[in-house]
Amino acid sequence: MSTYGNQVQFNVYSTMHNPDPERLPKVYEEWEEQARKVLADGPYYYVAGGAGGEQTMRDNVCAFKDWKIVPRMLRNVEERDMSIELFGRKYASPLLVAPIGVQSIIHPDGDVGTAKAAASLHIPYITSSASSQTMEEIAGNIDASPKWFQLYWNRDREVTKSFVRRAEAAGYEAIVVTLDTPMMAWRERDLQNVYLPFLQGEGIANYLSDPAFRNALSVPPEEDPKGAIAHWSKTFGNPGLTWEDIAFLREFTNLPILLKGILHPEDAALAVEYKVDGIIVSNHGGRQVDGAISAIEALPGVCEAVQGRISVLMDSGIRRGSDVIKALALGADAVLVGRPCMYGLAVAGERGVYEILQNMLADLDITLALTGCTSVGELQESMLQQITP
Ligand SMILES: Cc1cc2nc3c(=O)[nH]c(=O)nc-3n(C[C@H](O)[C@H](O)[C@H](O)COP(=O)(O)O)c2cc1C
Ligand SMILES: O=C(O)C(=O)c1ccccc1
Repeated sequence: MSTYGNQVQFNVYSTMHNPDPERLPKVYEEWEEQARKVLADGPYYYVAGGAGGEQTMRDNVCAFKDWKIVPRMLRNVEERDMSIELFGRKYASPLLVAPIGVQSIIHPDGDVGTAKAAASLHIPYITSSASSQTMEEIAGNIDASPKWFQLYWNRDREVTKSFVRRAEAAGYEAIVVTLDTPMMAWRERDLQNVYLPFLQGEGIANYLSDPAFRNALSVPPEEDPKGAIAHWSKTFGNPGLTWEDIAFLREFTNLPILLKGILHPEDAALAVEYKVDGIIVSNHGGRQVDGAISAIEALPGVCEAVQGRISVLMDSGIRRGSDVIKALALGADAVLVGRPCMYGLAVAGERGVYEILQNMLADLDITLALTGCTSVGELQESMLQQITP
C-alpha cells in the first residue's frame, strides 16, 4: 500500500529512528508556546488575539469537545484514501491552508514559505489579498500546485476587478470572497499594543503593485509611501457590499467562487441562490464578532440549508486530526488550517509550516482508520454523539 496518508504517517514515525536535530515540537500546544517566545508582543497578539473579550475565539476550539467520535471496529481499514473532489478537481486531502495576510510580521519566509510548505504536501494554498509578497510571486514559487485567491473587495471596484484578473492570469483556480471583514473588528490587544502592521506598509504588496490602485494615486507609492498607505486604509474595506455585488462577480469570472464567513443558514441559502460554487463556514477565527457562534456549531445548520447543492468548507478552530474528522462528519467537504500554520512559521519558517501540516495529515489518516473509515467520504454525523452540557 502506498497511499498518501501512509507516506506522511511513515515520514512522521521515521523521526523516531532518526530524531530531528532541530527537535521541533510534536505536541501542538508546544508550537503555540514556542511561537509566543519568538514573537514580540505586537505580531504575536496580532496572530493569537481575537475580537473583544475573545469568547468566540475560545469557543471555536472548545465547541469541538461537544461532539464525541464513536469509533467502529472490524472494518478492514488497511487501504485508505484521504482524497476529496472539489469543483471537478481531485485534491490529496481535505486540508487547505487558510488565507492569512501580513505573514512578513511572523517570519522572513513569509507567505512564500507557507505556500511552498503546503505545496510540498499537495495542500492547496489560499493567498490573501493582504499577502506580504505579491500574488504573482507566491504563485510563481509553487508552480502547478493548487492555489486559490482570497479577495478583499476594495471600495474601488477597478482594484477589485484588477485583483481578480491578476489572480486568473497567475493561475489561481478559485476566488474566495471574504465577507466578514468589511472593516477591522474591535481588537483590544492590537489597540493596546498600538500595533497595526499595515500602517508600516506591511501586507499591502498586492495593492502597491496593482495598476488600478496606482492609477488612483496622484504620486507613485515609491515617492510617497505614506500617501499610498493612507489611500489603502481608506479603500481597503467595503461595508457597502451586497448580494448584488456577488451577482456582478459571478458574471465577471468563470473561476469557482466561494464565500467565506457564512454562519447563518439563510445566508447559506442565499449563496446557493446567487449561484456561487461554495461557502466557507467561518467566524474568521473569532477575530471579527466576539460573541458569534462557533464555526463548528454553525456547520450543521448551514449544511441542512445547503442540502449538498454547493460545497461547504469550514475553518476556525481546526487544531488536530480529530477536529477535521468531526467537521467532515458534520457535513464539511474540506477544512482550512489557519493559526497553526502561523505558529509553525514563527518557530521554524517554511520547515515549521511543513511540520505542522504533515503532523495534521498523519494524525488525520491514523484517526480516520481508528474510527473505522477508509475514506473521508464515509464520515457522517451518525459517527458522532453530541454531548449536551
Ligand atoms: C493573522 C491572521 C490573518 C488573517 N488574515 C486573513 C485574510 O487576509 N483574509 C481572510 O479571509 N482571512 C484571514 N484570516 C482568517 C483565516 O483565514 C481563518 O478564517 C482563521 O484563521 C481561522 O481560525 P483559526 O486559525 O483559529 O482556526 C486571518 C487570520 C489570522 C490569524
Ligand atoms: O487580520 C485579519 O484577520 C485579516 O483578515 C486581515 C485584514 C486585512 C489585512 C490583513 C489581514
